[in-house]
Amino acid sequence: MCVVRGLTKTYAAVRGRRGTPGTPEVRATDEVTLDIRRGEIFGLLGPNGAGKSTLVRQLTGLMRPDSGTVHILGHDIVRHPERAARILAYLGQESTALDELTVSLAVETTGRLRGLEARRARAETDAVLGELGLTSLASRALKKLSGGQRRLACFATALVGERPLLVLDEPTTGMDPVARRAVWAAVDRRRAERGTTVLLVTHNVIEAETVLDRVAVLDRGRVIACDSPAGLKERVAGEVRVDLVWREAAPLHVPEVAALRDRITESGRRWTLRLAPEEARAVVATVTGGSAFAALDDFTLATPSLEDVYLALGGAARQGLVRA
Ligand SMILES: Nc1ncnc2c1ncn2[C@@H]1O[C@H](COP(=O)(O)OP(=O)(O)OP(=O)(O)O)[C@@H](O)[C@H]1O
Repeated sequence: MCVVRGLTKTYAAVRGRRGTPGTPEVRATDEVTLDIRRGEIFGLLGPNGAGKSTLVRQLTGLMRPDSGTVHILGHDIVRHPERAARILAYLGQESTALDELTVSLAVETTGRLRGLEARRARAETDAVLGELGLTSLASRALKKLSGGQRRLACFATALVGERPLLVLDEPTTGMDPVARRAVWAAVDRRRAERGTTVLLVTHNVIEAETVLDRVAVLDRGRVIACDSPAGLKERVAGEVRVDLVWREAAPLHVPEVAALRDRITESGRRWTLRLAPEEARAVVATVTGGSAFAALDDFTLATPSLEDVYLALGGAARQGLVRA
């Protein structure tokens, strides 16, 4: 469905002016190669600045790569970027140019721009707004909605006109749980009923884990891993996550606790450790017995989640340990 080969884009260095420092050149995507199958919900994960949006803009024909190719349903998108609009719907991060319109007019206008005749565009608009629970907001201007409501309305514009590929950049940002569910249900329905393919950019790893078929992890412009969530999790299968929440400060007077200090990720009163199962057992024995226990508020042991994989891969990439 979508075949990407060697996609590379470098943003040029900018010289600083009047004492302000310039910016060095950035290779935002670096030889990215991907194959996305029809009907797949494919995720792009990666830290801020990893190159996700730059990659997506090249896939959607909005930005020309320096080198590499993109073929979607057999169309060469680098040579013919104008064809992208017929094949895919893109929900970007930025607010829409349709901000002045009401919700229903924004969706209907998008449908018309995608070639639907007037009656069909109106019917699809009504159906999509109903499906997403937006009917009561239909006559409100987009710019007068809350952030989450506006995001949902923009998502509605992505659905109208039934494009075979949906490219969604952080679609659920700012949405409440009801709206988020409506988004994932709508995505699932289209995949099941029409074989729609979805390329999803996200930071929300926990949410992503439940909807994605495969994930590419991007770091500094490179794909450092590409697999199913389960396949990625196997890479850290030997590890267990231990979360320790202290009542106040950690009891550093206990030598076994103090010894853990350089292996933890700390967030407020919470310590998170990734350990081999036998080490995890020893840590739990230490903190649930003796004087450390009095300082402990809560603890959990868990098998790795996609978030752990993401953190493990990201950390390894930062230390130069992982190469695609
Ligand atoms: N117009 C631009 N000019 C110069 N550098 C840019 C430009 N846009 C992005 N960059 C740089 O390219 C790299 C990739 O940026 P990009 O926006 O693609 O990352 P991202 O993974 O989408 O990040 P985020 O998760 O924060 O949205 C970053 O280092 C960024 O600073």
